[in-house]
Amino acid sequence: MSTSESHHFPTIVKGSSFLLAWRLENRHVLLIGGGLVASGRLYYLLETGCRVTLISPREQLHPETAYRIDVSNTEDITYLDRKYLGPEEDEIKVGDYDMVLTAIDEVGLSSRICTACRKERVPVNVADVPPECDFYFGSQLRRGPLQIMVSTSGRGPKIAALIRKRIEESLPADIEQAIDSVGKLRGDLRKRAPGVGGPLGQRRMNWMIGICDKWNLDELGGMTDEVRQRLLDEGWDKKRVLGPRDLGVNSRSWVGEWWSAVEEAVGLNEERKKVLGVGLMGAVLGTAGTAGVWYLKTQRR
Ligand SMILES: C[C@@]1(CC(=O)O)c2cc3[nH]c(cc4nc(cc5[nH]c(cc(n2)[C@H]1CCC(=O)O)[C@@](C)(CC(=O)O)[C@@H]5CCC(=O)O)C(CC(=O)O)=C4CCC(=O)O)c(CCC(=O)O)c3CC(=O)O
Ligand SMILES: NC(=O)C1=CN([C@@H]2O[C@H](COP(=O)(O)OP(=O)(O)OC[C@H]3O[C@@H](n4cnc5c(N)ncnc54)[C@H](O)[C@@H]3O)[C@@H](O)[C@H]2O)C=CC1
Repeated sequence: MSTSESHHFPTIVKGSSFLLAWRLENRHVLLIGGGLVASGRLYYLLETGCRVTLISPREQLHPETAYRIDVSNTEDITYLDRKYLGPEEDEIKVGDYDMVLTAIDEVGLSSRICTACRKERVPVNVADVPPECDFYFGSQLRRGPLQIMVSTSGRGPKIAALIRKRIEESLPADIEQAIDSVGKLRGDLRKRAPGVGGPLGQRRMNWMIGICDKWNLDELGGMTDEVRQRLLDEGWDKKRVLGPRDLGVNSRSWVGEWWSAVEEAVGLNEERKKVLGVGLMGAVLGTAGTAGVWYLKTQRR
């Protein structure tokens, strides 16, 4: 294909970060510093199941960092109650780690740590100094298996936090169940049709895509073990992609179904729904009030 035929592909706009979900379980991470910033780093690190070596004098530890050190076992956190001396001077060597983070208030020392890490090709993040970061942190949220991170490419971290909060508010309450349910179904499917790639892999993927398109998040979240089993027995085994209706599963009541149909027909968006809700509430309260006044009047007579 000649390049002139590629005009429909997205244009490259440089300056972005390579967003990943880094699997750090059992990896070794060096965290230098124990203040407020380090306490945030430590929390996210511990959630991955990595092994943290933390160097920072105890007297200036952030209370959360001190707490984590006190309750963790030594596998999760190796704590050294002292100052880090420097890449040449210290017996702790950055090259022995999979990742290095500094959150200290000594710019010169951070800079030396960064240089040593880059020499050893160890990814490093120096809080406060973007040019000395091989990767940035972002504003994160976690709901079980679901993780979302917002990055503004270093432009406005507080804006990232505000956007993350908005996303948090807009997430359906039962998103975790829906994701867990799909995870279980994929696991069961893998047992039934094992192996990597090839025509079977393609069929497996097409089938899963079909399922996710046919079942909404509510329906996925409410899926029982029995329904999952039937999806595989009556669906996968017979080369069919079954939806909730095909299995007689109705997660919504008829009122819910009817309301969805109305929403679709009228084209209700969130804003319109609010206006309609307030209007309906007003009508109900108004009717109740009028009825009350009328009742009181009839009592007086
Ligand atoms: C480049 C980056 C490197 C990195 O640290 O990885 C970086 C750099 C710097 N941050 C600074 C300041 C502040 N950082 C925050 C908050 C957060 N900062 C985070 C990430 C990042 N910060 C990376 C880019 C993220 C992105 O791309 O969007 C978050 C998202 C994640 C986290 O740190 O865990 C977390 C919010 C988490 C949450 O709440 O959800 C606040 C707000 C607050 O504290 O409430 C302020 C004060 C307000 C302000 O200054 O804007 C300064 C000092 C500037 C100065 O001296 O003036 C620098 C250095 C500089 O910019 O030069
Ligand atoms: N990237 C970001 O999001 C932000 C970065 N910062 C910067 O990050 C750095 C840390 O911030 P905070 O945690 O608020 O500071 P802090 O002053 O609360 O903590 C600094 C910690 O580093 C320790 N420390 C100092 N020298 C050390 C050494 N040689 N070895 C080991 N530990 C040492 C101190 O004992 C203390 O525990 C500061 O430079 C700050 O300006 C601050 C706010 C946001």
